[in-house]
Amino acid sequence: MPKKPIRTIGVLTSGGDAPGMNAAIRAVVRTALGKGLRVRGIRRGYQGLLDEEIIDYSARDVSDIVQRGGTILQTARCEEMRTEAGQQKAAAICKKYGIDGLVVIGGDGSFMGAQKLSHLGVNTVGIPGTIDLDIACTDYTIGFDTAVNTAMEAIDKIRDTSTSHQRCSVIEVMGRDAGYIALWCGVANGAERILMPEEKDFDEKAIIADIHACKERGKKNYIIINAEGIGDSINMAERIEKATGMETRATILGHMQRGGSPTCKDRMYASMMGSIAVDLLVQGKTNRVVGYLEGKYQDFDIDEALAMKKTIPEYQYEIAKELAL
Ligand SMILES: Nc1ncnc2c1ncn2[C@@H]1O[C@H](COP(=O)(O)OP(=O)(O)OP(=O)(O)O)[C@@H](O)[C@H]1O
Ligand SMILES: O=P(O)(O)OC[C@H]1O[C@](O)(CO)[C@@H](O)[C@@H]1O
Ligand SMILES: [Mg+2]
Repeated sequence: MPKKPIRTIGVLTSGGDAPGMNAAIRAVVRTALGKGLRVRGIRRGYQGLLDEEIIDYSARDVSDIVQRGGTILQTARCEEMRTEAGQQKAAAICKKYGIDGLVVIGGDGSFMGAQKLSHLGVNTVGIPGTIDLDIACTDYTIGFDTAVNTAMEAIDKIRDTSTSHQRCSVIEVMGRDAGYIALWCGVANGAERILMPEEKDFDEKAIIADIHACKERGKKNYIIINAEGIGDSINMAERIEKATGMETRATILGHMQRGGSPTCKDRMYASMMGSIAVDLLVQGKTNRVVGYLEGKYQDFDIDEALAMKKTIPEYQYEIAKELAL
């Protein structure tokens, strides 16, 4: 039997918010309306879906948002959605509201929810929206560019005062499971050391020895970019100060990295991905993720996308170390 054409598209944002999510929402809404479809915005991710916080969207409802950080739909982490009962309830609510195509903007966790809904008969397409860049089927995730620029600018400022005082600075950036923000800032800010969750067994004694050596070579400061997944920055700073005699301060950049007006790159990619997601649904596709890989936009089966493994490019890490000499 031929598939029924899509008539109503739902859109939600889920997991940690990311700058550029609004640009993606706007693209979904306007592309769908342009194709004569109805659009329903779902507030607060899967939690809002389960609580039936569902609103109709017109083109004007997404005016003046492309430049704004956060997500106008708001977001949530929803435990109930991880359960089979929650997933069945969510699928039933989609059917109740006539949502036959759903765009999920979020990270890997959010895609697992989308995968479950797809298996329960709701056509779903995921868009990678996470500052963590930790989705294997894409070289780009919405929010990473803004987040890494925000962190870079903050670290430049810390570096100024660190140099003036000839201090060591331990600067903690986001990334519980992924070190991309740490790696990019490490290179862009000229850090002496980058600590990433992918390299859990780093050697603190070697860092301390390196600080001694750097002091002898006349270096005026020592910057350590430490990913949240390693954490413990305040204690680490105390240990380093004690062992090296170099005054050491810790700064945890925290959630400032998730906010702010998206960069041009984030707005552009989010707009493209939002529009492509609607096209895929209209073509009758489901259980897909939009990605940007090898220089072009592509879509992947969610099951395959989730099975793909993303690793920190070794050459990037090696170059980062070389440049820190
Ligand atoms: N295995 C799963 N099955 C169904 N739903 C899931 C599953 N894992 C996660 N989810 C849903 O997706 C939500 C978001 O997931 P998660 O907290 O991992 O964030 P994310 O989408 O990976 O984004 P980020 O890591 O950038 O914050 C969860 O709160 C939950 O509602
Ligand atoms: O504080 P929250 O919102 O629970 O989430 C923090 C996590 O979310 C992320 O910022 C990704 O959105 C991770 O880097 C971080 O570990
Ligand atoms: Mg995630």
